Amino acid sequence: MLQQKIPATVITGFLGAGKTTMIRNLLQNAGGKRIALIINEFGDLGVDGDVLKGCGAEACTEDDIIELTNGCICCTVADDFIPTMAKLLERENRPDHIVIETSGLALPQPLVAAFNWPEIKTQVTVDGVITVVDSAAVAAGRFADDHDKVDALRVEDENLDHESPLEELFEDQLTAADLIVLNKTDLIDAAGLQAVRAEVASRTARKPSMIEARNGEVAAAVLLGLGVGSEDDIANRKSHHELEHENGEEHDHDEFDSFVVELGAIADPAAFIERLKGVIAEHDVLRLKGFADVPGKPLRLLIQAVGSRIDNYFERAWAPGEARGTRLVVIGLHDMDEAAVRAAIAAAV
Ligand SMILES: Nc1nc2c(ncn2[C@@H]2O[C@H](COP(=O)(O)OP(=O)(O)OP(=O)(O)O)[C@@H](O)[C@H]2O)c(=O)[nH]1
Repeated sequence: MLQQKIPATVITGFLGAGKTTMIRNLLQNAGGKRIALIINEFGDLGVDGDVLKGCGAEACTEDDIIELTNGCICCTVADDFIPTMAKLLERENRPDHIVIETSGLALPQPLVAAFNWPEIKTQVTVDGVITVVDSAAVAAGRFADDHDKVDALRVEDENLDHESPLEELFEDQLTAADLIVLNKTDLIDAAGLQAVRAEVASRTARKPSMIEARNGEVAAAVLLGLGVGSEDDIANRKSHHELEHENGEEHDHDEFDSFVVELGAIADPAAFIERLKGVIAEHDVLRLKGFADVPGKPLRLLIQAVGSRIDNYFERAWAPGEARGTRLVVIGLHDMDEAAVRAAIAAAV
């Protein structure tokens, strides 16, 4: 009997746009579908996996959450993604739907193209590519106004042939989309949102549908029911990188850097977070996330910074055998001064 292809949804979008938040909401409202989740994160600290495993949704048990940690998914497609998919498809109890969260720095194009590999193509189809956009970051000019900075970088490093790494990635992720979710609409007003719509539309020649969301709240039927078969159209969604390097030069993420900071206990989290905001602004940190140990508290404090907006909440109890401590992953452009950022964060405790 011919097996029906399993639909797979690719969820992409820049660092901190709200991908994990949207998926968490999806898992809690999946309407009885069994979902397998493949997640890929930039930086050596599996925060997204922890957040998603912690949500305890029936649609997706811990077993169904697979973390790909050997680098950014677009660069490790052959070594990491294809074997993972093959294993997933060998399972007796196959999922109804596969959801893939790319890292915030991934180009979705190579990932979607991988669905044309023979061993995958016969069994799975890309239901759609969904690109999550941080509307507040767009409104603040995050993807448009760092030309000077990048030009300065280019003077130092002649290999840096890209226009602006943030801007390019933003456009490449939009160009891959079947559906664009303008998220974080709570952070801007109606006029701001109108401007964001216009800017997003101007950044891709394709015209995918756009919807608005707060905290990634979008109906599961919308997210999982696009029915596009995007792998058949991926050649029409070329990234800047593909257009510039048709000769097949390797793509990498040299424009970005990440490292993990380990600290002891944080006695006064409110003061620490206030000081972190200053560090982030001064060093232009793009994303910072992780967990803190607050003495006397049984739960870990989750810290999530996107630019200098920081959310924090007590997330889950320290697991038995888990050493209490503070671990934060820091992501920025490659000229970020790691030693200075480490020192500034340590001084903020
Ligand atoms: N105000 C506001 N905050 C949001 C919204 N959606 C997500 N956030 C917050 O934004 C931060 C980043 O959200 P994530 O869902 O982790 O973003 P992500 O795209 O998965 O991030 P990376 O995996 O690091 O690229 C978290 O602190 C979220 O709580 C929203 O609609 N409004």
